[in-house]
Amino acid sequence: MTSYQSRLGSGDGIAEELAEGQRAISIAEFFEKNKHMLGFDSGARGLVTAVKEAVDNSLDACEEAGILPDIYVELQDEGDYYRLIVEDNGPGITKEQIPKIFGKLLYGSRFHKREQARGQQGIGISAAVLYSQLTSGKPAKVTSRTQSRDEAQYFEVIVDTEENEPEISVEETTTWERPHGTRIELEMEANMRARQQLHDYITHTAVVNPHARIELKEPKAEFKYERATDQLPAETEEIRPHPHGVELGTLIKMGEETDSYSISGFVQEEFTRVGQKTADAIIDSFRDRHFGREMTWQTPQAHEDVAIEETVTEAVVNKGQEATADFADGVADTLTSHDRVAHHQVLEAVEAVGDEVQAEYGTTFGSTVRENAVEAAWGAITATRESDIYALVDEATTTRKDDAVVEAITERLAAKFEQGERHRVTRDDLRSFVDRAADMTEERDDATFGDTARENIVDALWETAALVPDDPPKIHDVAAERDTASELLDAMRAVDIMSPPTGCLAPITEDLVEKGLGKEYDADFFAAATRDASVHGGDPFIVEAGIAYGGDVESDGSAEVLRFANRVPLVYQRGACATTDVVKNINWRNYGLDQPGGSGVPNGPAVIMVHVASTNVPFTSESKDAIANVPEIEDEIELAIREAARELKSFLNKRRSMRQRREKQNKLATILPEMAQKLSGVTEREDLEIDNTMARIMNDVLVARERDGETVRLVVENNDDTNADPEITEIVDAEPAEVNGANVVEMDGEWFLKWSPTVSAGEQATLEYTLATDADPEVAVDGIEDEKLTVDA
Ligand SMILES: Nc1ncnc2c1ncn2[C@@H]1O[C@H](COP(=O)(O)OP(=O)(O)OP(=O)(O)O)[C@@H](O)[C@H]1O
Repeated sequence: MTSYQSRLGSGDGIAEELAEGQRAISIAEFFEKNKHMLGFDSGARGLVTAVKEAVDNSLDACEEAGILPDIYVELQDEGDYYRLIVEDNGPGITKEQIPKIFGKLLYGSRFHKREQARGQQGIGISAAVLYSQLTSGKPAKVTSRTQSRDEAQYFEVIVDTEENEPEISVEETTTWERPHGTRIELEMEANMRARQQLHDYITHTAVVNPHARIELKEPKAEFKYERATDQLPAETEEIRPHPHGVELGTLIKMGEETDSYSISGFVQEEFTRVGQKTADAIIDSFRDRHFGREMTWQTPQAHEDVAIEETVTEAVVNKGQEATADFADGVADTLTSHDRVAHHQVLEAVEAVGDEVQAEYGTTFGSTVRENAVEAAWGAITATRESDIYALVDEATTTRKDDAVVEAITERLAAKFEQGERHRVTRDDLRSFVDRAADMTEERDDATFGDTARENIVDALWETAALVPDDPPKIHDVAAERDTASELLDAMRAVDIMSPPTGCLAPITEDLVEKGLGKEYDADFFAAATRDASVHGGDPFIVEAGIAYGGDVESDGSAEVLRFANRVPLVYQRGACATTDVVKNINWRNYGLDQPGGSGVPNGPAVIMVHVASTNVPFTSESKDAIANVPEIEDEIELAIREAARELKSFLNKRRSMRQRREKQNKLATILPEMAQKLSGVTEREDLEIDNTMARIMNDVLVARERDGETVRLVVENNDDTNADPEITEIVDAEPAEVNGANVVEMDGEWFLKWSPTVSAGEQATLEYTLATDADPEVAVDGIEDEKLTVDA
């Protein structure tokens, strides 16, 4: 119990006392308490985060301006402090913007944009400035030059931590050798204990940004990553929000601010993927929630239609016999032409027939008469609702339900639709009617109604109910009523809507994922997969995966998992990330990797990379270290990894069978000559010719050259059980003749004769040409793995 609670009721003044303790929280205090959330929880980490924020911004800015990024990062050891310098060749920042960008938290250009970018929140760089100023007391030194200006701007900025406004201590024009770009210099209390993470961040940034040139210089190391491509990431377009991805507060705000008048106009104007048809479906779905539907009941059949006619006749007074009869007959006819009718259809029928009869007989059928007629006709129709409900319930429940039980619940349900009411219900109303009737029946009649039975009854009743014709409210009225806005939001979510367009995303693409990995890892094998776009909470996303295997990749311990979001490497919180979870849950043994215990990160010389690109990456916190466990994203991560892993599996299988083959071949190579020798010893014949026997035993493709005077023959013998398509090139140092279909190219006194025969399993092909006898040919064979090829030439 707090001291306030213990004194509650002991007099007034507590609120006043509490109020004394209330005060605005300064940015500095907030930052101090929450710096872990922003990635500045220690000197080691703070340095990595500051580099990351500055470099991410530089890459974003360059790409937005269509400039191939050239980024320089330097860390200088200043004793207790480190000086961080990050320079880019981006578009630069205007003089007016510099102070706000660096000296004001929550100021940025991307928060409201639905477009793939590294930065999202407008916190990053100003938080780094604040961290630097709180730990070193020094301002941020910013130099920036825009493309159109000859001179650069130089600012020294700090964040006014009470007001969250920039405070400028120096502002001047300066010269700078870069034609355009931005340079930021921050001093901070820091250490290099996270050197590895810093290197990882820079290296991995280079892997997924093969279009960038990045240089890092720190007290103990210096490295440079050159571009692997001049191709900038595909340009992205901003998109409007998707109806499945907005929250209620946002919808209300959009509804208040829109220039549209109707719901239909609003959803088509303000959201992506909504045309007239989808807008209509949203409105129908909204109507169901806002107005409910009207129950329909079976109309009395032809032989019973007297009932409607009679009651309507009785309800009409003083209108003349003939006009009354025509009116009653007309209403009955209209209604019985439908199998089932709802209240609004009775209204419409009475209105239409009333107008007709009125015109024909010159007798006024005023509103009272019409109301009475509606009431009478509706009474006749609803009189039979119990048998109607019985049929629906009977159909919707299993045959095991006792007839008496169906009757009991029917009676209770029918009682919910009172005589004289227009029977408008929402689906939720129906569900509670059914629940109450079912509960009572369970209690009183010893029956059971499980959830499925209840839902089936609700479905059966709801499906027979009719949409109401009422006009939906205008969008400003919807926005003004929280409950109504919530009905619209539910309606939008319930309608199937095409996924958002993906022009707002720029995946790395399979080719560049492999190139990027190849830049950093000298592996034997690379595979990559880029999935098609999917959606989570209305935001489109694309997952890519890459695998590098073998070669110089570290083989001790577990594989390296590289995680990326919007081309930014995630270096912290590995264990809390959806990517790691998915990697651990895959059965890697299926793909030929060692996985002790059958789960967890596999062992061996492998690098597994996963990139999630989205207009809104769901991070677990503001420091953007780990991706949250969103099922749609996890599914796509798994599919992307499996796609790349399948390629790895076939590579490993092939490699294994090649290895076995080599071992067999090596054994044969020692045994065969010994056997041949023994055999010729026993048979006393001359030595056996075993040169090409190995190729036959090993089912190899054998290429052997025979020379007969000037005729040269290359015999290609396919001992395998599948077709072979070798590319055979003879390189000769004299001009060949009668080349028989070979493609001949001469280069610096050498002739290249090329054939591409297809040799069926068990068959052979002969390639023939003529050549001076003293010339010396050399053969090269492509298209057959070394292990499967024997060349005897
Ligand atoms: N090097 C730069 N060149 C050009 N513009 C920049 C540069 N650095 C920052 N900006 C601009 O400053 C804005 C604020 O940057 P900041 O790092 O605070 O937030 P952000 O990158 O938008 O989001 P996040 O908080 O997620 O990093 C950016 O949105 C961008 O418009």
